Amino acid sequence: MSAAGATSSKREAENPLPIALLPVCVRLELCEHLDALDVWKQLATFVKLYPQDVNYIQKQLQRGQSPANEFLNIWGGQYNQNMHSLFALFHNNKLRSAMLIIKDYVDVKLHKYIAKTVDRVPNTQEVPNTRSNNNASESGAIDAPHNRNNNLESSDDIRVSSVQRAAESLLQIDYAELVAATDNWNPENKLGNGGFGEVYKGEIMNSFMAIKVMNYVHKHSNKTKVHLQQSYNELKYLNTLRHDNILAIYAYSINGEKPCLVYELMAGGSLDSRLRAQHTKPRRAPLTWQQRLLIALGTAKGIYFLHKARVIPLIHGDIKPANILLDDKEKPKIGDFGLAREGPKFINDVTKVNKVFGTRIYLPPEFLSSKELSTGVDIYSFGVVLLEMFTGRLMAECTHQADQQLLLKSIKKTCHPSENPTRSDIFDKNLVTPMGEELDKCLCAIDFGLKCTAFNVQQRPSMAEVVTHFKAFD
Ligand SMILES: Nc1ncnc2c1ncn2[C@@H]1O[C@H](COP(=O)(O)OP(=O)(O)OP(=O)(O)O)[C@@H](O)[C@H]1O
Repeated sequence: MSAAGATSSKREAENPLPIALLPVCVRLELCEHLDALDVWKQLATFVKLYPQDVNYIQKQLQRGQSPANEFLNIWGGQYNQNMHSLFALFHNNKLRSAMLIIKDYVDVKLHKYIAKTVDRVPNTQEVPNTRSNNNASESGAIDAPHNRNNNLESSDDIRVSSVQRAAESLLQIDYAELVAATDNWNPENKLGNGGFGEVYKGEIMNSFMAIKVMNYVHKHSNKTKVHLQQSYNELKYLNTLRHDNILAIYAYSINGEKPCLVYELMAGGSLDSRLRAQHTKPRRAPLTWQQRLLIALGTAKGIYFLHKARVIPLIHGDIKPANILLDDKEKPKIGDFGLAREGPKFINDVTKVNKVFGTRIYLPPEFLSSKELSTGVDIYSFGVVLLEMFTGRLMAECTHQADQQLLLKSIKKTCHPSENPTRSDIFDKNLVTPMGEELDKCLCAIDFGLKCTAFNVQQRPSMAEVVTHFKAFD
């Protein structure tokens, strides 16, 4: 605890601090965190705010204000609550990170409750180990990170039972039901092909869902172990992470010919396919600037959630347009947690891994050359996605790694205001150049694309900073 915190805690023992006196910088950090988790309604319900107060917060939210800040104004104002009651509220709602943010402003005697609080998102101890090269991508294999906090399960150890354990709280579906749901895997219901199998659309219990069928090769083959490791990761993380911008997993099936995972259906397809809509059949209208701005905001919120919702930041490790799926209203959700892993204990720390993993063009220099893993990896990947989304110049359209590197270099050069002061020619040519307020927002997205892809990890913004700036896109 800081010296300032120690003094204030002593004072607060007898006389808790009113919420309104929380220092502005701490309040900002707290609101950013609560807004990214989108928990204001849950808190308002828990403390039984009057409906007119809830409506007021809702209206302020629609005007672009922070709902968490409005909640603190009301609960700390009309309802006369103090920092101790706020701390207790976070404890009751399992908001451990929020408790940590305000811990210096409550009595030290209350700190023991932080240790007793189970995170809203369970903080699992095991960390996935590896995803070997698959036939489809440039993804490299990884070994265990040198991180003593991580209890690793190597790919040799991974068993069907581990996958089953991770799936315990998920609905188990009969394979026959999936066969019926997809009209016996009718090709017309096929949504796409991945490195490990096909994805089909199917109707289960009156709702359309996406069903991933895993192609088992041989029981003891390396490929099968990689499949299992991937499924284990998907189940372990997607099953425990609940956020508007994270793909939901609903069920699994292991009693049939092939193991299957059932996800929410993302009718808009992958961002990758939507950015290439002009070249695919049937041709689709390109995503508008406003849609791209909202996709940038939603994706940023999802990554922020991964970095901040758990005590140990979770690093996705493979942020790219193919892993950002869009629903029927183009809301983005991050999927494919096959490479996700817990990072260093603290958000700004670094841990070393034995081997590089992920898709090379989306990976930052310190990870590629020194194998330094941090949240900066996802931030860099997100920066590349931003540059692709707004310039329309796509990495997936280059077949060779060297060409991709040249393309990224050229995009960064043409987008940099010092190289190209007018920047009028940088935007995706498939759309009319943005104008007025929209132009400012698109330039802001491009500027963050440049900042996030800074060579030096220290110079990249945090996802909290990105989300704060991108809120204006809504
Ligand atoms: N939940 C979903 N809803 C709708 N379509 C989906 C869904 N999940 C996947 N798809 C479609 O299926 C395709 C294959 O997805 P999958 O996750 O298996 O592979 P991938 O991420 O493209 O490849 P890899 O697994 O090798 O990284 C995607 O490109 C997408 O078009």
